[in-house]
Amino acid sequence: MRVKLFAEYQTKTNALSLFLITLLFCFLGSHLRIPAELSLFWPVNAIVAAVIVRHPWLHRIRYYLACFAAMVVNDTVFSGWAWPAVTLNIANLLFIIISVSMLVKHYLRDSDRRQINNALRIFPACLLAAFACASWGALAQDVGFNASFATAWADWFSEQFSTGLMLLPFLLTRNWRSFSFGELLSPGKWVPLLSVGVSLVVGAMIGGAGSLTFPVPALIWCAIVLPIPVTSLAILLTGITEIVLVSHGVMNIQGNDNLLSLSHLTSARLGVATIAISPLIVAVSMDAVRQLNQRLALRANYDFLTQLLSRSGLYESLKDEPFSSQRSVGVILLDVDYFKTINDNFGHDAGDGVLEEIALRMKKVAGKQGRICRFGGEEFAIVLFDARPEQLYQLAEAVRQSIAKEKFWLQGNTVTVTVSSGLAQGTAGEERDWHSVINQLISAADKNLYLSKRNGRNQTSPSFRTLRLASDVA
Ligand SMILES: Nc1nc2c(ncn2[C@@H]2O[C@H](COP(=O)(O)OP(=O)(O)OP(=O)(O)O)[C@@H](O)[C@H]2O)c(=O)[nH]1
Repeated sequence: MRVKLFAEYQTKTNALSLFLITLLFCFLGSHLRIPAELSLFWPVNAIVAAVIVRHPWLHRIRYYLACFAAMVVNDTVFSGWAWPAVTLNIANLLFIIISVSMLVKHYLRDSDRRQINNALRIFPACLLAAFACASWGALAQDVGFNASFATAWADWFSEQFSTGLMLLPFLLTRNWRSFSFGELLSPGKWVPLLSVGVSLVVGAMIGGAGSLTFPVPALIWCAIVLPIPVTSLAILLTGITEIVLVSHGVMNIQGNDNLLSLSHLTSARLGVATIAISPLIVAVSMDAVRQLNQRLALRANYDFLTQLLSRSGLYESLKDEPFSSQRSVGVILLDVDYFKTINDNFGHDAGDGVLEEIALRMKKVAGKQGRICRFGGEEFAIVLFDARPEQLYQLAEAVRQSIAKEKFWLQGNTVTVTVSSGLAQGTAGEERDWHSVINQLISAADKNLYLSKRNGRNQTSPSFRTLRLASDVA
């Protein structure tokens, strides 16, 4: 049984779920504290922000109050803070509210596309949210803990900015359900991931300021060949690993001649945030290119008006058909009779309607047996594999009759529309692919179509008695 944590109209369940999620991640974050009051990672803000962006109806004051209550409870119970628990957590709330407000409008809720429509929006959202959060947090820390404002601000800002930038792309860019882990088994996919690990180890061994950037080429490689969720996960894990390595002194990134006195950790976090951006930009661009290619392929392979295969779509689909020189293949070429007259009498739109209706009737009669394609203008083709000549003829006749039998409704008039067909059947013979076989059959079928037109239209040529296997090819 699946437990649903959030539902649009269940206010109490939503508030309770948010309270518990916030409490859980606050508790985990508190146990990652290295200095007295700041955490090594404070992932709760980015996680809660992602939850709210994914469920936009949670973007309400009452739910923010539930998160705030959880943060205060956590700090009061586990850290023993009283008043600072309230003032410090206003900073966390600021991060969540600002980042959600900047991202929530851009989240696609359509079940297939659950993701942020432009991952690059995450960058300004994290920047502004981290700025506000750091400013309030450093002020509260200055008052409550007598910390230096500048140091506290740099800690808050670098931590929130880097954690947000590492976590939000991972949590918001794609629905994991649409991803298949089997994809990662091919070497072309896992080698880039392995090289991220290797470059991290080499960076830790060599040390120095440049070591943080060692994984960048490998991450960009991931961004080019892997889907966005995997790249975002690789970025997240790389960032976390580097911060942990720096904080434990394994990766020594800073000399003593620094101009600004930033702590190693603050510098590492800023470096990690910068590193996270480049592969993300590549990943988003690659994804856009992939989507565009898919859309272009779809547009090129299907006819917009009839939703049938286009001529190039037919040839593309033949690539999936197992090739054997023994297999027989047949082509039915259909042409609408006197279509120009239909256009002239009823207008071009009515002519389009006739083509759509013809396509529907063809799909109904021949859709399960063959590949139907709009070959061009008012000409259609059906390609049938492994069928006997009489089957090809019967199918052509069934299609012709389905069009001629039932009148078409054109601007208040009932009109009879007919089609003429030409057939050709053959085996591959000397040819090496279906593309050239079908090309030859189409020109043979075209000659037979001409016969149908010449003999009075609304008929199929030749009859199956004269249509012999292979005789029409070449
Ligand atoms: N409405 C519409 N008309 C189209 C489309 N594509 C081609 N046509 C028209 O189809 C007509 C084809 O006319 P012809 O090739 O002269 O043939 P026909 O009038 O069908 O006569 P026969 O084929 O000899 O029976 C032309 O007028 C084209 O403009 C289309 O997508 N929509």
